[in-house]
Parts: sequence; structure tokens; C-alpha cells
Amino acid sequence: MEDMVHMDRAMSTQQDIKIKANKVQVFYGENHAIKDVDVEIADKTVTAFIGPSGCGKSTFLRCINRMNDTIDVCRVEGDILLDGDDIYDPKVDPVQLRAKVGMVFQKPNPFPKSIYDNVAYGPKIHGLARNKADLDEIVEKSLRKAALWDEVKDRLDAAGTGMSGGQQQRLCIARAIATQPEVLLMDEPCSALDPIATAQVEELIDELRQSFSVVIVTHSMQQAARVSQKTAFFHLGNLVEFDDTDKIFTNPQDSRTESYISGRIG
Ligand SMILES: Nc1ncnc2c1ncn2[C@@H]1O[C@H](COP(=O)(O)OP(=O)(O)OP(=O)(O)O)[C@@H](O)[C@H]1O
Repeated sequence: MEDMVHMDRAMSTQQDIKIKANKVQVFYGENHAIKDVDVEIADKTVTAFIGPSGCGKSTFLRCINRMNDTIDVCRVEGDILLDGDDIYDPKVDPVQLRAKVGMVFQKPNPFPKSIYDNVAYGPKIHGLARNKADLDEIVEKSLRKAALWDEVKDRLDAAGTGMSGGQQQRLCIARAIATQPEVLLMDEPCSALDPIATAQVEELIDELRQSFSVVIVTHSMQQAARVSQKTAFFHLGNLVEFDDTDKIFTNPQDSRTESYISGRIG
């Protein structure tokens, strides 16, 4: 009986892990940007990547949906498993992978198309809608999830690029979630936003956690503390410490983490 309880626990812990990185190295030519990183990222959790400029946060984030494939000089070694499957397996189509592992960038980058088409584009190319009614439903659901529906429902034909910065970023979030991803990567998603839009996006991130595993790169320790449950501190390409966010900010184990959070490095 006790064995079964143990097994049960082990299985549920395993199920909770969405992404597992083993000995990941990233090189840009001679520059060794990520060194031997092992990490397990949980499902339905917000994980923050923090650390001083140039420590490799964005580089590691881009490994998780193979965005680094688009950089010629970049070489990735080691394994990254999504639900136990190697995302660098030659059989994996990076375009399909990026539908499962969506990404939101620092600067809102809507397509020069209507609000509707920005959100409908992904589901269309991935064949997720059988007809126009299906597509309408996906667009509405995604805009609702991104807390944008009420603001745009009467002007879905207007240009996505004509909205405020905060609205554009929520549109990009709607676009990313329209392909029904399992993981959402966010690279400093609030850095181009004012405090009100930042607060809206942060609130949204907290809601998105119900449906996805969210990984966010942020320069703001306050933001990491507000939105995340787990925090990874990177320094000079190393993952120095990874723990519950509360613990990282109140009782870090490594002196480098302590120096960073108290403002002595970075
Ligand atoms: N496209 C690229 N080509 C070559 N080198 C790169 C590229 N992107 C990043 N690097 C290098 O990789 C290292 C890590 O950079 P990265 O942008 O991942 O750090 P970061 O922690 O996200 O920094 P920041 O907080 O300033 O955005 C740096 O030495 C950087 O110069």
C-alpha cells in the first residue's frame, strides 16, 4: 500500500514537470553563453528567469522553442524534453513545436493585419479550425483569455498595429495562445509598457498559469516576485539557483543570488 502511495506521488510529480533540460550548453561561435544547465519546469506554474544583463536568460528561453535555430552562429547541446520528448530530435518540426511552445517578445510585434487576422493566423496555418464559425470561436476565446475581448470586440477589422502598446502586447499574447500552446515563453513582455499596461499583463500572466506552463524573463525582481512561483537565477551562463520564488527572495542559498537580489551585482 505504502509503495503505491509512493508510486502515485512519484507519478504525479512527474506529470507536473512540463520541460526538463539536461546539461544544456549554448555557444555563439566561440562564446559559451549557457553552461551545463539542468532544470525542471513545472506545468501550470509561472517560472521567472532573472539575472544580470548578458547572463543568458533570453538565450536559454529561446532554447525551449528552438528559436535559436534561426541564429546561424548558435549551437545548442544537451537535451530539452517537453513532456518527455526531445524537442531537438530531427523528427521534430520547429514550426509545429512553436505552436505548442508559444512566445511573446519584448516589443509588441503584431502583424500589419487586422486584430482578427492577427489571432486567426496561427489556427489557420495549423489547421485548427474546420470553418469560419470555428475560427471565430477561437479568436473570441483567445482574445477573452488575453483580457482584450471587451476592448476590441466592436473593431475586429481594425489594424492590430493601431492599438496602444499594452493592447498590442495583449494581442500578441492572444495570438500566441490561439494555437492552443502548452507552454508560453515571455521575454521581458512588459519592458515596453507603462505601469498600468504592465499591471494588466501581470494580472493576465497569473490567469494564464491556470492553463499553461509560463516562463518569463524579467529584469524586474519586483515583477518576478509578483508573478512567479519558481525563480531561476542565472549568472555568467550558469544556472546558479532555482527554487520557490519566496525562497529565492528571502533566503537564497548562493552568495551570488544574494548579491544580485540585494542589488550588489547586475
Ligand atoms: N544573436 C546573438 N548572436 C551572438 N551572441 C549572442 C546573441 N544573443 C546573445 N548573445 C550573447 O549571449 C550571451 C547571453 O546573452 P542573452 O541575451 O541571452 O542574455 P540576457 O541575460 O538575456 O541579457 P539581457 O538581460 O541584457 O537581455 C551574451 O554574451 C550575448 O552577447
